[in-house]
Amino acid sequence: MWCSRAAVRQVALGLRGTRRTMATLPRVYVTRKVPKQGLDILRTSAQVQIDLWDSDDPVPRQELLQKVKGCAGLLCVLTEKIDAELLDAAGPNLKVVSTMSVGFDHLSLDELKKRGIRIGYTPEVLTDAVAELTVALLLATSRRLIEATHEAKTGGWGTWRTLWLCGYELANSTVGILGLGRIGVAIAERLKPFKVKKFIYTDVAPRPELAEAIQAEYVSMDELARQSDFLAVCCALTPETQGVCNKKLFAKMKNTSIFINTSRGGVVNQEDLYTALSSGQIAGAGLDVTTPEPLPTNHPLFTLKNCVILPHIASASYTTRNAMSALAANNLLAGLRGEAMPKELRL
Ligand SMILES: O=C(O)[C@H](O)CO
Repeated sequence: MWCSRAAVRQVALGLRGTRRTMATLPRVYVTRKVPKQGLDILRTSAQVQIDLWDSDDPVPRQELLQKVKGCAGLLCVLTEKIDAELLDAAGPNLKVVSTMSVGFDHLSLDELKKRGIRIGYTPEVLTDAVAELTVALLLATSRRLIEATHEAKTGGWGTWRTLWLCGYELANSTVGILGLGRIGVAIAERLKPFKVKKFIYTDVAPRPELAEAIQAEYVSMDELARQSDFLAVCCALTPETQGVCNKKLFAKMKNTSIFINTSRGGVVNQEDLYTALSSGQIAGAGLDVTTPEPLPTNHPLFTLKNCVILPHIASASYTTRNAMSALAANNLLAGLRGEAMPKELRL
C-alpha cells in the first residue's frame, strides 16, 4: 500500500467536509502504477487512502479480489475485468469505478448499474494521440513501411525496381469509418490534407453533427465495405459490434483495400481476417488491437507481410497518458464526493 508518512499523520478534510484522520478516509485501490499526474492528484487531495498495485504488470486476480474488499473507489485500467465476482468481493462500500481508458468493454455495465456504482472513463483527452497513431499505422500499412525497412536491413534492397514495394496512396481515395465518433472525425481531419476524395461512414444511425465537420456521407455497412479504399474501425466493442468485421465484410471489400483497426480486437474475426489477407481478398491490414493481447508470437497473423501489428499503443504519448491518469483520478475523487465527474459514463 502507498501512503507517505506525512500523509498518514495528516488530519485531513474528509469527503463530506468533516475533519477525519487518514485512517478513516475512504480507501481506494489503484490497480496499476498509473502516470504520476494521476497519483499526485489522489495523494494531494488528502481525501482518500490510496492502496496501489505499484507495478507495470497487472495485479493477479486473486490479489485484486482481496484488495478491493471494502474499498470505496477503484481506479483501474483496461486489463482488469470488473465483473460480478469482483464487485461482490468489493462489497457494498464500492461507490465509484474509474477506468483510465476510453474503452469500457472490460466493465460489466449491467452489474455496475444494478449496484448503483458510478463509472468514470477518459474520452477526449486521448483523441489526438489515437488519431495520430491511426494515420501512422494506415500509412505504414498502405505504403508497406515495415516490409521496406526489413528489406533494407536484410539485403533485399537490390537495384531500384519499378513495382517493388508499391502500395496504395490516399490521394483520390475513399476512406470509410466504421463507428463515427470523436476519434473517427479526428482521423478524417488528419487524412484530408492527403487529398482524400471522399469520406463515408456507418454507425447505428447517421451522426450529422459529427459528419458535417468532415463532409462524410452516411452509408450502409455493405456500401462501406464496397466503396472504401481504406477502412478504419473506430467503434466501441459492444455485443452488437463483436466480430462485425468478418468474412461477410471482407468479401465485399476491394482487393486493393487497406483495413485498419485501432478500437478493440474483438470487433474483428481474426480467422476471417487471416483468410482475407492471405488469399489477397484485401490488400493489407494494420492492427493496434487484437484478441488476445498480447497476441501470441506464433499467431498466424504475424506470418503475413501485409499485416502490420502494433501492441495497443494508440494512446501511448506521454502527454496523453498523463492526461488520462489525471482525468481518471479526478473522476474518482468527484464521484466519491458525490459530485458530477469530469467524464462520467452514464448508464
Ligand atoms: O480504451 C482506451 O483508452 C485505449 O484503448 C487505450 O488507451
